[in-house]
Order: sequence, then C-alpha cells, then structure tokens
Amino acid sequence: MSSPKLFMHIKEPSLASNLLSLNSVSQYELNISHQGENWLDQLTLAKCDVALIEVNSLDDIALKELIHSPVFYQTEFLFFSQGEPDPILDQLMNKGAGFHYRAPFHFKLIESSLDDVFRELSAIKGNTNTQTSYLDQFGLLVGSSTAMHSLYQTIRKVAVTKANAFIIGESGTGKELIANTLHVFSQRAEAPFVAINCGALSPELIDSELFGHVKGAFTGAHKDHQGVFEQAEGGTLFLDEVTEMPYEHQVKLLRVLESGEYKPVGAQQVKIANVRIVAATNRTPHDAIRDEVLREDLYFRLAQFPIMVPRLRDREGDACGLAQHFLAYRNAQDGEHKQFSAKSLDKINHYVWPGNVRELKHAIERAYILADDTIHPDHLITNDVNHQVEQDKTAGIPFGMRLDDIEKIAILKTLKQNNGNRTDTAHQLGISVKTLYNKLDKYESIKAI
Ligand SMILES: Nc1ncnc2c1ncn2[C@@H]1O[C@H](COP(=O)(O)OP(=O)(O)OP(=O)(O)O)[C@@H](O)[C@H]1O
Repeated sequence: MSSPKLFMHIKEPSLASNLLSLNSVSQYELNISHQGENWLDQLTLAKCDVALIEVNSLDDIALKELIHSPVFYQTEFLFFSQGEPDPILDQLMNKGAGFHYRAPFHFKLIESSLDDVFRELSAIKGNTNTQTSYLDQFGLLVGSSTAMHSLYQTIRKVAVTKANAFIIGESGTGKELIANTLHVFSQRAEAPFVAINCGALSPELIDSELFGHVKGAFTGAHKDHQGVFEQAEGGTLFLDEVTEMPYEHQVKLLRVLESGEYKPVGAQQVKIANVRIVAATNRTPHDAIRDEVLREDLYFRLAQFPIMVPRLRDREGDACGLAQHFLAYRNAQDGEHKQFSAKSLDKINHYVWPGNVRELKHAIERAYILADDTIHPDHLITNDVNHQVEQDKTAGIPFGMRLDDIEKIAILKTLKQNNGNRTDTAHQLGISVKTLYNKLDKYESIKAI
C-alpha cells in the first residue's frame, strides 16, 4: 500500500519549518513546491492527496484557477493565511475546500487535522483484499478506479456544505447510492433520507406527495398526510429523475427552493422547509433544458454542486472488482464458494455494460443461480439490447408494417423483458418515463374502445 502524498507550498520559512517538524507531516510522502512557479500546475502533476498552501496575496493566480480545476475535488486542502479578507479563499471554503488556518497558528490543531486526514486516506487506500471484496469502499459506494476516487473526494467535500447537489449520470451508475452517501457524510446524517421518483408521481397527487395535505382537503383525504418535504425534515430529500416531473409542476419545487416555504394542500399556514435537496437525472441537463423537460431556473437552484457520475466502462478495473464483490456477498449469504473462471472475468472486463452497475449486479445474480461451482461465460447473460435488436432484425419486420405498430411491439417487448419495470424500460428505449406512461395509456385506451 502506498503512503498518502502531501504537497507543500509554504513561502514563509518559519511556518515551513514548523510544519515540516510535525510528526503527522512525516507520515506522508512529501512533495515540496518550487517557489516562483505556479503551484497549481505542480500540484496537478504531483497528484497529491493533501496540500498545505500558504495564501498571502490576492493576486495568487493559482488560487483563482483552483476553483475550476479537478484538483480541487481530488485533494484535501489546508490553507494558511495572515487573516486578511480574501474573497476567493472564502469562495473555496464555501465549496468545502477543507481547512483555513489564520495566524497565529496552533500547530497542535494542525497536527491533529493532518492525523485525521491521514487516517481517513489510509483507510481508503488500504481497504483492499478483505475477505469479502478487494475494492475500496466509500460510504455506500464500492470502486477502486481513479474515476471513483475522484468522485469520493467530491462527495466528501460537498457533503459538509449546505449546498444542493445535482447528480448526473447514466441509468444504473449508482446515483441513488451517491445521494445516500452524501447524506451519510453530512451533518444531517441523523435525520431522515427520503427518496422519491419524480417520474412516478401522478400529476393529480403531486402537491399532496410533495407538501402533504390536511384532512378533508379533497375527496378521499380522510386524515392529515405528510409530504416528502416534511418527512425529510432536518435531513435530505432525494428527487430522483427530476427531469421526469411534469414541466408545469416544476415551478412548485422552484418556489420552495427560493422561499424555503411550502403549504400543505388545504392548510392555512405555510411551513418552513429544512431539507437539503439532492436531485438526479440520467439526461444531459443542457439537452433537458433545451427539450423543455427541465426548467432552467430550477436547474440552477438544484445544481449548486453538479456531480458527474462516471459510466461503469470508464472505471478501469471496477467491473471485475464489482463482480467479485457481488459474488463474494452472495457466497457469504448462502455459505457457498462459487468462483469466476478466467474466461468469464475476461468477458466481464470486455463487455461495455450499457446498464452500468445495475446490469452487472443482475448478471452476477443470474450467473450465481445458474452456475454450480464455477461461473463460465455462458452463465453471464447481459442485457445487450443492441445484440438482441440485431437478431430480431434478421428475423425481419413484416414489409409495410406501420411505424406506430413497430414502436408498440418494441415497447411491450422491452417492458416484458424488464418484468414490467417502467424506469428500466424507458432508459433502454431512450425515452422518458413520462413518455412511456403516455404511450402505455394510449395502448390501454385503444384496447378499451
Ligand atoms: N459503486 C457501487 N457500488 C456498489 N453497488 C452499486 C454501485 N453503484 C450502483 N450500485 C448498485 O447498482 C444498482 C443501481 O444503483 P442506483 O439505483 O443507485 O443507480 P441509479 O443511477 O440511481 O439508477 P437510475 O438512474 O436507473 O435510477 C443498485 O442495486 C446499487 O446498489
């Protein structure tokens, strides 16, 4: 296991020597900056886990650049200043940059912060070859790739802030786990984490689902009902598939985010919302705004921190690692010792996993059931839709078949393949859950005529 790396850019000689004499500093692999050169460039090249940076001038170009640099999310920062107001540093701190020590410095405190960071980093780096899985784990997320480590850094930083976060990534990449991990690492961890799927909210009940209702507010409202804002009081509200919420209803969310107030249906008094909002989408926000499925003003309110989730195929080595991880857990459940053959691991490694971790998890579950002791490539059944479409194409679609009939067959077949799961079906077909519901409603009404 390699030691965590520490970068040091300290000009003031006595501060530098005091820091260098700390025991906690000597635990790290040390990397000292060359004065006179841009320290951010050096830090970017050195890829360090922790950086000690002395800030003593408002025209520090590197400090200004840091806020837009990926390094900001990949490194734990300890800034040192003489205490003069510095708006850029304030901005960095608001974004969860780490620690800012003002002169006179208390080296005991600095020592203990560095010890804490060292322990955390060692735990992450050293969490390999456990009995159950050899991948690193952070919160609820498993993965050792560089892409996942940089995601962990981002989550660690965002979690401690009050900002809303917007998680953007393909279906099955783990957006809900990320939202949950953000909650677990936040100061709201003791309060509830409430998740709702905005695509599944029925338009008639949206107000009541979000804000609750009082008894007698409408026919069927037999008792008071708490909406998700109230259920998540003090904690985190996860708005999954927020782009699938009807456009005209999104303004209601916007109002709460702007004013912090909401009113249950039929109530006289407004309530104050005390929740952190984490939203997610598997669309590109830019496209969603252009296609008018996401209000731009809502996006800016939600996306104080956009978090991009890497696709499984962009996490080098993680597909095999996760497969081993899922299998190890399954073995432990049943007291089994099933294993992958070398060829099956090769198949896992080379497949693109369009359904990301969810698809991998399901494939391992199926393979586990099918295999006796060893999982062979044939046991690994994937949702390779493209491949299936190719096979169906060779079977041929009848000449002259109406396009809407072809569409209907594709929808119903995919729905069946996904055991009726509408979210997965919509993702595979490349349409929104809302569109899928509309089309299914249309088929139903035609049947009824
Ligand atoms: N990094 C990970 N480590 C372990 N399990 C994971 C990881 N990422 C995803 N999973 C598992 O994969 C499945 C899908 O994850 P999740 O529901 O969080 O994805 P999602 O991006 O929210 O999907 P969708 O957009 O379809 O709602 C879950 O069973 C989850 O436990």
